[in-house]
Amino acid sequence: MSEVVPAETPILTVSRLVEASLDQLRSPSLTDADRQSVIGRLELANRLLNGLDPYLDSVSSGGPPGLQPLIHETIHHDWARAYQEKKVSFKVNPSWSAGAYEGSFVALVARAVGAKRVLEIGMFTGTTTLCVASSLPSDGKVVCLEIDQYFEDLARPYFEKAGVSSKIDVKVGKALDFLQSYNGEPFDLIFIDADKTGYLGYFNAILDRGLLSKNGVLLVDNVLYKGLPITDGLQSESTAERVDNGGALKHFNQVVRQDKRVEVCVLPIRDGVSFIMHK
Ligand SMILES: C[S@@+](CC[C@H](N)C(=O)[O-])C[C@H]1O[C@@H](n2cnc3c(N)ncnc32)[C@H](O)[C@@H]1O
Repeated sequence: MSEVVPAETPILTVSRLVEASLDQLRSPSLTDADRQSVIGRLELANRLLNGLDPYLDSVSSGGPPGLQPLIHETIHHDWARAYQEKKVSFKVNPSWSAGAYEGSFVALVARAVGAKRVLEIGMFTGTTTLCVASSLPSDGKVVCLEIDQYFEDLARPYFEKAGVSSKIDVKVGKALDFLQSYNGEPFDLIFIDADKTGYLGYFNAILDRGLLSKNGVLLVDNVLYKGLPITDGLQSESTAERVDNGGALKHFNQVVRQDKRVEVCVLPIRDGVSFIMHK
């Protein structure tokens, strides 16, 4: 059993505030003053939790020019209509977009490893695609796998306006079909961010078929799936689909941790990002 160095983090601060509040609430002789102190602690905990992501956004670079109009489109697009007209396979939620913060993180990793060939599994409106393409050299390429043509039609004009369209190649179809039949050069960076129950199949296809270059990085999004892998599916507002996805991610994380071919570090970036390399 390996030892863990205790860390002082914002989440631990929240945890202490909540624990102290629970202790007070459990006391059989709760006074008005205790109640006020519980409220004060929980308000502070809430402020920390609600403030964390906006603070991270405010002190991070925020993405290339051309990204904000695409984010605006992603938020305000009439997704209900696209689904009604059967142009997209799933009920879309704008929160699917990894956004400027995480997109910029993926783009920085691309720069750090000197990536020329990047694969994104699950493109959606292409906000991460645009960030990554902007960070690549002129002969770089992002190949995006996306099940619905609709998203490329929507994103392409934004890629054009941002001057990165020629670096983006969208392959429409099931991601696993592409991964199982691709015979080209391996990728320097791969970002898995599609259907959560498909992750293990993508991971195995990538490693079994040598799709990640020797010093390449594999990033996997949503590995902390709304906290469900940590709480074992216990959450007051979870739908059956969410519980399935949480279970799939919990299993995925365990399999990757035990896979002798790779080294992994799970980062608490937004909904959790695994950073994986060959051993
Ligand atoms: C979370 S979104 C991707 C977000 C995007 N990577 C970003 O950073 O903004 C997941 C996308 O995967 C696509 N998708 C789901 N299942 C798929 C499959 N089997 N093959 C290819 N794409 C799929 C969905 O249509 C959706 O657009």
